[in-house]
Amino acid sequence: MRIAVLGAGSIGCFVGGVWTARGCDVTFVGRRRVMDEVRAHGLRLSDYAGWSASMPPEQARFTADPAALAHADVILLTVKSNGTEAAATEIARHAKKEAAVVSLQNGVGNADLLRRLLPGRTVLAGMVPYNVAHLGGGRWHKGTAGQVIVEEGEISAGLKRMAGDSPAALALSGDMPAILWGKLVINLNNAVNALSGKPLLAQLRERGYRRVVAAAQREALGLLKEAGIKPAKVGALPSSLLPHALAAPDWLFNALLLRAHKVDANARTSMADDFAAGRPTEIDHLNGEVVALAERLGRTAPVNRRIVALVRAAEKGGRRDWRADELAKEVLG
Ligand SMILES: NC(=O)C1=CN([C@@H]2O[C@H](COP(=O)(O)OP(=O)(O)OC[C@H]3O[C@@H](n4cnc5c(N)ncnc54)[C@H](OP(=O)(O)O)[C@@H]3O)[C@@H](O)[C@H]2O)C=CC1
Ligand SMILES: CC(C)(CO)C(=O)C(=O)O
Repeated sequence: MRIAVLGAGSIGCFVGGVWTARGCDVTFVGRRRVMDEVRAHGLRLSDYAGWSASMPPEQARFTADPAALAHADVILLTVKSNGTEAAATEIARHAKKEAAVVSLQNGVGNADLLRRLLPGRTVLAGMVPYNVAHLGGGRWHKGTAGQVIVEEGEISAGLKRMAGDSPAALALSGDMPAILWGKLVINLNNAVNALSGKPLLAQLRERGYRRVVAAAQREALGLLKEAGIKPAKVGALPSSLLPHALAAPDWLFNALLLRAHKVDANARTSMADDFAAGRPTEIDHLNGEVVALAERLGRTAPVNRRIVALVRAAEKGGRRDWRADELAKEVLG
């Protein structure tokens, strides 16, 4: 099976890189700056458990030319959600009709959008539960535990066999909407992490930040219940318990829950990466989805709406260094 990673950044270079290290046929399609880095240093991958693999530049086939999609049987789509439409245009233009697309993106709507934009093509939803940090010099590091989950089917079964028990192993699911909503509830931490300006571990250690996330999750869970959507358990705890766990006192949360999740010091959320790179964030596809769900139900989502506003302000140069007490006051009053 020939794989192309479209949008090779943190997730694409890690997942595609691990599969390359296993001898799979992977071509990376991405931006010139990432291509220059990989062509200079190769790929140097590692994870929180001490696993590592290095590939010289000639083993990591990287191009900035989307025409390379023509050879792929499967395209792993790893652009941010804002880039899905443009990526679909490139897939339609260059890829074979039979080439399947697997979305490894956060948010609940990417696979459906791809199905609308690429009629007749097999599109599978996927979900990455772990953090990948780009450390520079061709290094990408998986900083938290977990397995990628992909919609079940013949193609994903083949990918699962190919990925084996590697750090980029796959599990399959027959209920991806529940998985994607379960992940979105967890991703409500992304905005708080980005607004804190702190690494994930340091941010999660402070109850003030966790209270804001817990409030955003409680609001989302209430709306999901009303909409008849049951989010799946994606991390260590069922979605319904997450706000309770996050609101726990520091001594309990830090000693038990944070340690069990194996978050390492390098990890930060993909939204913090967007702030650091000066790019627009995925806020409309995360907290913004909760606001949109509230509107569909004729309700309001004041906590998530406020967080969306703060992220939009930060994207335009506003504050990205909120202290926990300041953020809690600003969002929760
Ligand atoms: N990073 C993480 O730890 C996690 C990320 N995710 C999710 O995974 C998805 C990917 O995130 P991540 O890997 O962090 O993102 P990155 O920004 O690191 O990587 C995406 C790359 O794709 C490039 N790109 C965008 N459009 C195209 C295109 N049409 N052709 C070629 N290259 C393109 C981007 O360039 P440019 O910036 O110039 O647009 C960027 O270099 C997101 O939905 C994210 O939320 C999920 C779990 C964890
Ligand atoms: C893994 C997690 C939840 C946090 O890093 C994430 O999805 C992200 O950064 O977007």
